[in-house]
Amino acid sequence: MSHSLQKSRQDHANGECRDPKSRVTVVGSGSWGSVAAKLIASNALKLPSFHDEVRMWVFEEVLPNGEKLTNVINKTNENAKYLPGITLGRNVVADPDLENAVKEANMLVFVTPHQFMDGICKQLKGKISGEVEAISLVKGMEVKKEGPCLISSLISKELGINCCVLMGANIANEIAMEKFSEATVGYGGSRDIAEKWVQLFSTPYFMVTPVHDVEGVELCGTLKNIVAIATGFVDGLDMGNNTKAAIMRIGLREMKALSKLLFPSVKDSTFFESCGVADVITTCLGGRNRRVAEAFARSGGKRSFDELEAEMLKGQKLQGVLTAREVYETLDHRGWLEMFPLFSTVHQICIGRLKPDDIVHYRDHKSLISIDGPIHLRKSISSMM
Ligand SMILES: NC(=O)C1=CN([C@@H]2O[C@H](COP(=O)(O)OP(=O)(O)OC[C@H]3O[C@@H](n4cnc5c(N)ncnc54)[C@H](O)[C@@H]3O)[C@@H](O)[C@H]2O)C=CC1
Ligand SMILES: O=C(CO)COP(=O)(O)O
Repeated sequence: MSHSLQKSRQDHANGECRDPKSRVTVVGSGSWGSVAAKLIASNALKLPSFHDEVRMWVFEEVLPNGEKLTNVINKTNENAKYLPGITLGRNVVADPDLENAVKEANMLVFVTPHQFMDGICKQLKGKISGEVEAISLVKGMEVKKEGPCLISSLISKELGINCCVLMGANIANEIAMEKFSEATVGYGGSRDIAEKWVQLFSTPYFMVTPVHDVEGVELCGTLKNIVAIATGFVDGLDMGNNTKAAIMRIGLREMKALSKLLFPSVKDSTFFESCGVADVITTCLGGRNRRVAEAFARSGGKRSFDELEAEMLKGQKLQGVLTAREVYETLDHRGWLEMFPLFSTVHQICIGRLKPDDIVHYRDHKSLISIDGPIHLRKSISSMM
């Protein structure tokens, strides 16, 4: 550890008055988690209001050469498994111990696949104290008995801290190579804290805009993964660009309608931010959900998503298949299935109840005449928009 890093830790340990500098921990170290750590690390070195060191919690695993991933990251400054070939920054310190990784931080960045967030929050419950702020980069949601729960709400409720979100058209590998992109910070409380997150993430190649609509921003990031699965089916069936564009449009419309039904405060303008239409486009063109769904359709639905995910993504995780199931459960529970034909159909294809080409041909006895839905459905959705 460098002298300045040692000194800043010592200052923190000795400090009797409140530390004027913020200390950041990134909880998660997959491909996006590692890129987030790289962005933050470059800014932490430049900005006087942040400590240099950025901790990154790593879900420990042993690599094929027998070395622990954490040791490799700390030795080489690269995440050899999830982001090979990219230097994270000398001030990123990988830590396999979750509680240790967060204990000194007052700014927590959560960025793991959404299915692990419940367990992470349970482990951290009661362990976070003082003035701590959080941000979630996690695209997904939990479905609890009482209904859907956004990951930012899960973090807030379980850990008793405020939580913003950062979503956007952000394919990790492209940002790792410092290609220009935009992102959206969604916030519900104070604008000041949103500005602090914007400052921490922004670089000349990563332009971040704050939006006062935490639920809208998070639901965009969550629901677009279902649309990406649908466009993967279209690609796997070689249906062409017009069909793909139609699916993206219908998907965006269902995203907006469901977001507004769940949270009437969600703003129309949010869907025109990076987290909305731009993320739909990038994920439907170049994301992992699209790619694996294409392979699923090419296999005629014979190979399972689990098998394809393991084979094609090598440890990285899909979010869209789980989210389609979670959304289906929510729609079913509330009697809204007919209002969301695209979301409902994607789940039923994923579980083998329908065939991949039903993404455009699915008709059920009650309602669907085309992918756009019958007139009464079009009316019911347009009345929500
Ligand atoms: N990769 C991308 O391009 C982007 C990803 N996101 C979102 O970021 C979130 C995190 O995704 P990535 O960083 O891409 O991860 P990833 O899919 O690249 O990697 C999977 C991660 O899960 C970890 N993991 C495996 N088992 C675990 C367990 N039991 N408990 C906790 N962690 C475990 C692995 O160690 C690894 O860090 C997701 O919600 C994703 O949708 C958002 C924008 C871009
Ligand atoms: O969220 C993403 C881009 O913004 C990444 O999407 P995938 O998980 O489909 O790769």
